[in-house]
Amino acid sequence: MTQDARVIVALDFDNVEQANQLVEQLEPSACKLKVGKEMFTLFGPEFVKSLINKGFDVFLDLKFHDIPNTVAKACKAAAEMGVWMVNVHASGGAEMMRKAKQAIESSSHPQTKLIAVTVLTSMDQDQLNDVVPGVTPAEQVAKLAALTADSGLDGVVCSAKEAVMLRKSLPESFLLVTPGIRPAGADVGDQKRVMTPVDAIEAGVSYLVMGRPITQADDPLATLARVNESIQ
Ligand SMILES: O=c1ccn([C@@H]2O[C@H](COP(=O)(O)O)[C@@H](O)[C@H]2O)c(=O)[nH]1
Repeated sequence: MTQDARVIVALDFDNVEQANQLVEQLEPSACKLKVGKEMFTLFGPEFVKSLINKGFDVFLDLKFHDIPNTVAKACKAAAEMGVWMVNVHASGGAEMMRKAKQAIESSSHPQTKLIAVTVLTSMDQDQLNDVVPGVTPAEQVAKLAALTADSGLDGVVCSAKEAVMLRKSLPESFLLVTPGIRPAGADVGDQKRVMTPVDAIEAGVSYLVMGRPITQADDPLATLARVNESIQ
């Protein structure tokens, strides 16, 4: 069992009973939890607070992207719910990120971590070309991660494939939070830039985000235990 759990289980359910059935089996020492757009839209702050009250560190993955004033207020509201971590899109720019960080620091829960999404792990070179022509995913991640660090945030969401590159230029304390984690042979689904748990940890990531490989497994608890054991 890890002291600071390195696996963040993505609770992507449309049914709160099903989500709670899984949560009841989990221990805060074995994983953190992530609530994203689907569950937050359906079940709101009460669901998030119920997880915090059970002792879990909760990553509220709402990926805010709007004008600085709006994002700052949303981040402050998230922090005041007591979440461990919240995020924005780095492409919202430096002013948006700085104001969001300041808003969290002025909240009643200033320890909430703020990280920024660089390039979604579901995007490969072809998809990135449609929105930012002429750069590779790695180049775009490097640029947005540098902007995020300069803006005073705690880390980024990126693919584990970019971790070795980012660790060369960013401090060890800068968090690399990586979705697109798949045990060898697992279905990748819509993820494009994927890596196994062991390879990701060896590459220097801080936290592994895993949804379907755990939540859709025949035995989610055993799957999580295997992942934790493999990354000890
Ligand atoms: O770049 C990103 C940012 C966020 N996500 C989120 O992580 C999980 C991944 O779930 P899997 O089932 O393990 O694919 C999901 O909640 C995404 O919204 C991401 O995948 N990539």
